[in-house]
Amino acid sequence: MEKRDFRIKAVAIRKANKRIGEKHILKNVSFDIFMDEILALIGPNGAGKTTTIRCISGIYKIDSGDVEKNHNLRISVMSEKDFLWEGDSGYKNIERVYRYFEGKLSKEKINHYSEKLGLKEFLEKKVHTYSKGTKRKLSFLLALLPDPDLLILDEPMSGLDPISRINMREMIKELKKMGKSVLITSHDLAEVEKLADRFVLIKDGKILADDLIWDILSKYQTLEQLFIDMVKEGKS
Ligand SMILES: Nc1ncnc2c1ncn2[C@@H]1O[C@H](COP(=O)(O)OP(=O)(O)OP(=O)(O)O)[C@@H](O)[C@H]1O
Repeated sequence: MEKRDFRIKAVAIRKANKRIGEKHILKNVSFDIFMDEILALIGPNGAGKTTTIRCISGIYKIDSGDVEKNHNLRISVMSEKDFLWEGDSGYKNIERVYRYFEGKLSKEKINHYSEKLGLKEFLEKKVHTYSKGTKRKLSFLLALLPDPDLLILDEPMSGLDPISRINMREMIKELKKMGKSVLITSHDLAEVEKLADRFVLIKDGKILADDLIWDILSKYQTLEQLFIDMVKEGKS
């Protein structure tokens, strides 16, 4: 008998194809993102992770296939590059985002998140004076503030020191407990093991694996080992 899955889907991607110019980047990509899960999208450089994210968030239109989103799903994206108003303070950046989403400025929420991220002391300062890691923290905060149902994080921890990573990891896990979905890309597979429930492995625009982390760790010693086997050796 066919096994039925009763989890609620935030997004269902079916046979998605995306070309940019002559290049066929995504090739029949299919996977689901469920509600209240942390899903890691992993793969080598140039595999198609950012392109997939752009197709889900609506920045790119797919050429064929389907990207079906749960009704009224609110998505926030933290890009792999920081798109910040460099000449403004952190607070001013926050104000701009709130205005854009027509949200109410909740000082409590800003204080809570910025304290957890170790960002509070920087918020009065101009963004161009921030370090790389501090800019990542502000980008993360800006993605959180609109209170999305699905938070997409493209390499959120690049440039973060170990303590900041732990803090961000805890915050992401908290979001899951609140019923949010998180899609994260990362090249740090040890971090993915600690954070994610499931992973999808993409190479050359094709999905090679879609599994629960604990399931894979009962077969492979580490996610890195699976990655090497599947990506380098081309096993499946
Ligand atoms: N605007 C574009 N024009 C042409 N090719 C592009 C464009 N954007 C992406 N590509 C190509 O599409 C492929 C997938 O790129 P993408 O950025 O999605 O990979 P990625 O998995 O996110 O890589 P990384 O881990 O290095 O960030 C790459 O070969 C890239 O060169």
